[in-house]
Amino acid sequence: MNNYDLIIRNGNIVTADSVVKGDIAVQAGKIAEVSVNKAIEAKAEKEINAEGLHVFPGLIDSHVHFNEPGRTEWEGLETGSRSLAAGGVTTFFDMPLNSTPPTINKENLELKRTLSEQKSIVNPRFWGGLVPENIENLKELHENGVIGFKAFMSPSGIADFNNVDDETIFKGMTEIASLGSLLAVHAESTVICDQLAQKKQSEGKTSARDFVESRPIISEIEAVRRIISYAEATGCKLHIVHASSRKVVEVIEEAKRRGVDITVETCPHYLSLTVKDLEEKGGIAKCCPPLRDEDELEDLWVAVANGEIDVIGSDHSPAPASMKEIEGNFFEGWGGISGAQSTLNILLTEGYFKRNLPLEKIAALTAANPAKLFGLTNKGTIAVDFDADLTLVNLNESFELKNEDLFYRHQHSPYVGMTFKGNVKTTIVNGEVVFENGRITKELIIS
Ligand SMILES: NC(=O)N[C@H]1NC(=O)NC1=O
Ligand SMILES: [Zn+2]
Ligand SMILES: [Zn+2]
Repeated sequence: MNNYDLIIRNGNIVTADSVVKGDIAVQAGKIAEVSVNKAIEAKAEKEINAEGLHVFPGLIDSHVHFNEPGRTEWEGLETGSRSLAAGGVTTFFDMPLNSTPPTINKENLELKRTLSEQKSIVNPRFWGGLVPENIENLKELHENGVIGFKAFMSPSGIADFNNVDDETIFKGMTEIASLGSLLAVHAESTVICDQLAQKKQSEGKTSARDFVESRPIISEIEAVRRIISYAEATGCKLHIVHASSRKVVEVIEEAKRRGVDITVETCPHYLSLTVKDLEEKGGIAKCCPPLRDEDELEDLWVAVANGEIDVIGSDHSPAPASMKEIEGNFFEGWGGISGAQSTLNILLTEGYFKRNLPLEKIAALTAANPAKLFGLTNKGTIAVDFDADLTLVNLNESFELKNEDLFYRHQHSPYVGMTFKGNVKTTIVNGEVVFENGRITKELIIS
């Protein structure tokens, strides 16, 4: 009889295809056996009774900014990865910016990889940057294992990560296409946003609503249309991050129908917060593109339900509380939301419980789709030979999120004060329990 490292018994096993009751056996970090409606007879070193719990494939957050190296006073790989573990996320893709140096060449990538091996308690992967200065470095980044490339069409807010001009877009996308990689894009129009922001500020209009109106949905649409044209001209595979409105998604849908190789992400904040929250909560809820109105939020849920959204990533872009202060002028203060710990909570509470979003869809959006899209062939589902990245959730447990529950370097988030239904109980990374009952259980090599 087999003797496994770990058996998780009697859980409701959630994948993109089904929810079934069964046992999962883990050996050497991999799923060794999945038995549906029948107990695994073997024994294990460690057994977890998952009766009454749901077992999800560990979430893959394809969009976080962990700021290390170089800006660790904002966040770090240790605090960032601990917050992910607490939220049921077992793999992250770190964006190339907000760390210094940014991930725009091989040396900087290696630096980040080394630090992650020492400090992260979940699986790290990395985006490379596309900036006007680094076309010649794209190949080495690709050869050293970046997920893909990320570019900003409008200023990034970070001095050492410049946004791309049309020439860089064309040259970069041509190169990325020839490498067989893909480009993820922050798509807002610099011209539209800059003009509107200048006008607003010169008129002394600096409210939350003014800030939001200075970055309208049409600015996203304009940038998305333009980058789609470049994708069609170069054959480069495209991924649009953080679409804030279904109107943006519709442009992408239309391109998909034409045969353009394009996918789209939205974020939990566009599915759970509105301009009203920005007005009430202040800078803590400031992000770019900005939060939209209630009708846009509801429409975005329709896009999710219809399968028009490919992945949901947190765009965790943290900063110290002092940088989130706006003192009445919403054009000031850092744009970026701390939220990576709450992605599954939001999708369960606002999606599954409030809007009947099937659990299978949540598993698709947070695990199966990103795994497939970004080539993580051993991740994204619960099946034999896949990595044992698993998240155990009690769907019957509710809790109100408090600042002290957060594992971020800075314990603030616009989600604090919200009541969530569905609580992450245990997170398993490569077969190892890293989070259990509110506590991080994995020791670090260096901390
Ligand atoms: N630099 C950075 O993290 N920017 C992010 N913040 C945000 O709100 N949107 C972004 O793209
Ligand atoms: Zn962005
Ligand atoms: Zn981002």
